[in-house]
Amino acid sequence: MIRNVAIIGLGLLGGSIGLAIRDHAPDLRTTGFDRDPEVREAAKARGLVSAVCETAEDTVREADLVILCVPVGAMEEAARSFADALPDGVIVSDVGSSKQSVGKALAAALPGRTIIPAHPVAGTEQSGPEAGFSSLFTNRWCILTPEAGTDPAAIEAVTAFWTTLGANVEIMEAEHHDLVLAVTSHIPHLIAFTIVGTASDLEEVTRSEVIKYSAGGFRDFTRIAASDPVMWRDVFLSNKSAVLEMLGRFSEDLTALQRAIRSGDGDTLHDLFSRTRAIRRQVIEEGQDDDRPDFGRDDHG
Ligand SMILES: NC(=O)c1ccc[n+]([C@@H]2O[C@H](COP(=O)([O-])OP(=O)(O)OC[C@H]3O[C@@H](n4cnc5c(N)ncnc54)[C@H](O)[C@@H]3O)[C@@H](O)[C@H]2O)c1
Ligand SMILES: O=C(O)C(=O)C[C@]1(C(=O)O)C=C[C@@H](O)C=C1
Repeated sequence: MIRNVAIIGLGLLGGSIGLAIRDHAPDLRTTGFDRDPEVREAAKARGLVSAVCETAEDTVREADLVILCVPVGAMEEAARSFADALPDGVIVSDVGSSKQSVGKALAAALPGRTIIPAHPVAGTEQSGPEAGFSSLFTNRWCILTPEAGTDPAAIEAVTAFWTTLGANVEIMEAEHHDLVLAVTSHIPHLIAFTIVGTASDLEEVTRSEVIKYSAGGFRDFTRIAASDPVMWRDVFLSNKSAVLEMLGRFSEDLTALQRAIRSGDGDTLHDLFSRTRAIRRQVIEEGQDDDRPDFGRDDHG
């Protein structure tokens, strides 16, 4: 059913989709567009798609599936840029990290079109057309959040597409997605941005020892904190209510730990650390950890 895939935005996600199609579904034809001419040149040089187009409209004219791979704050404008050139029967999807706001933006820009919002829960701290790689989605979740009443055949086609690229597909409501991802992805990033920022602000006090001795835990935080500023600004602005709700709960837990430390309550600390250690083991056993040999090291990509 899907023969031509149009990719709008040729950075980490768009490029990885193009490369994954080349590896896993070579019969599919891919067209791609990025509003940045330098990105279009790099995409051509790396062969991220079969054809890099000069306009968004030319990119989508023959597509069966259009995938928006731009920051969530740019989704609506990007969708409007090709709306008039969409062929009949096309499915429009995206890869945005928050789903309620993107679903609304796409519905507003493309009335009457079949829209299947999606979020491959796979990425790195890198961005841009040089960052993509074809195995990014292998054994990772891709969450679809179609509105009730969406054509089941279209949902099936998008499910089959992501399965072909190696992902495991789950369908859920956009609101639920945004709450879950606030806890598992958005707040962890916020914590990393905060701790690295705070440590940097304290550099006067620590006399640059922050950087010098950052071989352990802090180094892991700096990888996450190196993530793309535009992407993450847009994630927090678009998933505001879920992030604020979950942050409230997180702050309460942090305050409880603060109290335990102040009062010398070692049992509370030990109980929590035992529970979290068990969760880490479970994550690894269930294969949710990255098994790519170079993943998570700061010299990859
Ligand atoms: N990076 C991750 O780990 C990750 C993982 C899953 C999902 N996502 C989501 O994927 C999307 C893309 O993220 P990325 O990491 O690939 O970012 P990226 O910065 O690597 O690529 C985004 C590209 O979109 C282009 N662009 C911006 N506005 C455009 C427009 N109006 N028309 C055409 N091109 C436009 C930019 O020039 C850029 O090249 C975001 O919505 C992000 O939330 C990211
Ligand atoms: O591993 C990383 O570097 C990521 O940040 C990937 C990650 C995540 O939080 O898991 C980040 C944002 C996405 O929307 C999906 C995946």
